[in-house]
Amino acid sequence: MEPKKIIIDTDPGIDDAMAIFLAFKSPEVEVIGLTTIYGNVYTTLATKNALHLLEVAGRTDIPVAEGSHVTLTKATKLRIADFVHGADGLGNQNFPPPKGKPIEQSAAAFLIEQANLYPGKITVVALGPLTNIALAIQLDPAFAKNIGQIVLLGGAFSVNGNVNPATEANIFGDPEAADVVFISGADVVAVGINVTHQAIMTDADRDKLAQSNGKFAQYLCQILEVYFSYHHDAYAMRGVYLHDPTALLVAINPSLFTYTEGVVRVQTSGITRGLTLFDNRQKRFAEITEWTDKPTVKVAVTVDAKAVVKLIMDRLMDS
Ligand SMILES: O=c1[nH]cnc2c1ncn2[C@@H]1O[C@H](CO)[C@@H](O)[C@H]1O
Repeated sequence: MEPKKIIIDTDPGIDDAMAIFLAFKSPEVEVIGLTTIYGNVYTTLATKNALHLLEVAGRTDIPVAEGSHVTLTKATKLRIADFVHGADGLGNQNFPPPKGKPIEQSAAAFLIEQANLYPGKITVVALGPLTNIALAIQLDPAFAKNIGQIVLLGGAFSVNGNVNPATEANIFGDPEAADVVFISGADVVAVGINVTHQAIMTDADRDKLAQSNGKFAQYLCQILEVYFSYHHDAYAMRGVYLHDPTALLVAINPSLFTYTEGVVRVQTSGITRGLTLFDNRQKRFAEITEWTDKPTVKVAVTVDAKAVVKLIMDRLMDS
């Protein structure tokens, strides 16, 4: 079978690095581009880190298109999670700057171009706030139809968030953009932290990575310390959540998860700004609601966490 063409929209990010490397070790997918976004770092640094990771992987053939520096509503005050990933986004390792440059096209323009080139064939794996995807949807009315699938890491479905009890970091980064994506009519699969919090790399797993000769495993062990110490402080756990690589696995092997389908809206104001609210359709509401007649999306519900962690580990060690 032909590998599935994917574009990874990313804010690298330690778990983004894991996801990007995992993609390179996965014959099921072919990475045709990276697009960058703010989130774990500002967009400029996300672009540098994306180029750096491609150089580490020896995949400088893959184009990087820089994404938006502001939210969909043009807000410039962004929430950057440098306390999770280090000031450089990659565990404070002071890597030399990359030699490569991003392409001229913006992320949104690149997404639109590729979706038009291969209608119905491309999967976007969105690992940060959804600004670039929402821009593509707004700039090209055919994008939602032309893009094959959007697998997004975002939301906290029926559980607390990780920014505050209401909201998960990627949705909080640009709630207006997230709402645009959820009701765009595209084939969307949302993977929230209700699922990714089950996929944990333990201290023992990290030791295994360190002992393997895998190139990616070795690189990741260099950058993982900051991510582990953040989880230790914030969650009192000896391990880290494998958010981004787990979401990527939805594109690689969807049968490791189960899904439900319904309308998701995003709260854009008040103390619950960024909340993702799924209508489980158990009630026929008497009134028309903000969910009525909106397109549905798929939301991941359960995960074979053991298989997910094993697949991520195996592929990263075999590199
Ligand atoms: O405050 C935070 N707590 C936990 N994860 C965070 C936080 N901020 C950003 N991320 C990042 O957002 C995605 C999952 O929500 C992950 O990529 C994680 O690394």
